[in-house]
Amino acid sequence: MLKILVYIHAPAGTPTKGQRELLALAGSLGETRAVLGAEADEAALASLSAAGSTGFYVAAGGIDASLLLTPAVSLLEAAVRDFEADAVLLPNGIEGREIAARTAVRLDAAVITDAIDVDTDLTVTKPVLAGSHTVKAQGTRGPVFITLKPNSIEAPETDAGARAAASLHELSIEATAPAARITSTAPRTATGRPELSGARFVVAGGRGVEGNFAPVEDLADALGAAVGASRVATDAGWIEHSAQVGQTGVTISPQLYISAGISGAIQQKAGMQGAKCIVAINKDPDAPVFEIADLGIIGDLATVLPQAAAEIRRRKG
Ligand SMILES: Cc1cc2nc3c(=O)[nH]c(=O)nc-3n(C[C@H](O)[C@H](O)[C@H](O)COP(=O)(O)OP(=O)(O)OC[C@H]3O[C@@H](n4cnc5c(N)ncnc54)[C@H](O)[C@@H]3O)c2cc1C
Repeated sequence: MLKILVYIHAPAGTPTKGQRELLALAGSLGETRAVLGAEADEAALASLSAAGSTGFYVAAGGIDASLLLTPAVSLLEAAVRDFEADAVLLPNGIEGREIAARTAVRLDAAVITDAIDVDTDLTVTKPVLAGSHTVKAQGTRGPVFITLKPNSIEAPETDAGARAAASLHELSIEATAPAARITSTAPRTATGRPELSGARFVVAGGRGVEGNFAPVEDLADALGAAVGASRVATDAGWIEHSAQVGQTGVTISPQLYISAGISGAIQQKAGMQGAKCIVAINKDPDAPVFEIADLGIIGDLATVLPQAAAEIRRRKG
């Protein structure tokens, strides 16, 4: 039976959808243990074991988050050695990919990013070239580190009451002298919206919003969606850079991507082409975005977005 580790960066009382997807995929491949990148309370352990983890790796003495990702890399390295893991699944975000890469270098192992599926022989399926091709890949020397795109796997809701017995393994990690240390942190102002990289629904605006993101944000709130943007919009300072979707921004694969006032340049497509359903609103019928849209609306976003938001609210009652 394969041995699969899942890296959980921030365990919480209820696992996130992304964490449940990682655990569901791992459970379909073999025996699953979770490596915890931060302290977890009893509730978090219960819900993670209900989601499929049969064991946990934690750092003896905890993880010093001011040392950036270095302690997590050391913990994951120690866990891979202890468990003799065949594969490690991590989220496809910035932290997941960095931890995968750094740990794999230490272990002289393979890394495959942007996965959307993994077979029982550890063949990984991933989109490449802005989603225009699908590739199957395998690590040539194990363990293979695989970062999984969100919304790729069906992950059922879990009931923490269904917790199975799970072993707890405390590992000592070496003290490191990092080149950098975090000296202070300030939380971003909470918008109440889902986080862009894992969101099921995304409404994105581009140059066509002409500096006014209010209609985009209003439709996002009506849908419970995250807000995204083209590079033109983020470069203009109309919205924060973290909202940028594309080659030099976030790559996302939501169920629904609503593109408003975005032309659909190749660098924008690179970040959103993996969406299950693309709705494009543009007043230019020849805009390239219509080539990949499932539904195209030729119109002024200032008219279409408020109408859509009003109709969604009416149907929701
Ligand atoms: C190396 C490199 C990396 C890049 N990385 C990225 C990236 O990560 N993400 C990204 O997005 N771009 C990226 N770009 C930029 C990219 O090439 C495009 O310039 C950018 O995506 C265009 O943004 P836009 O569609 O908002 O603007 P435009 O291309 O100017 O398009 C605006 C669109 O809005 C429509 N419009 C205008 N007014 C309205 C209205 N009232 N209602 C409806 N439609 C309207 C217009 O018809 C037009 O189609 C990158 C470029 C380079 C060179």
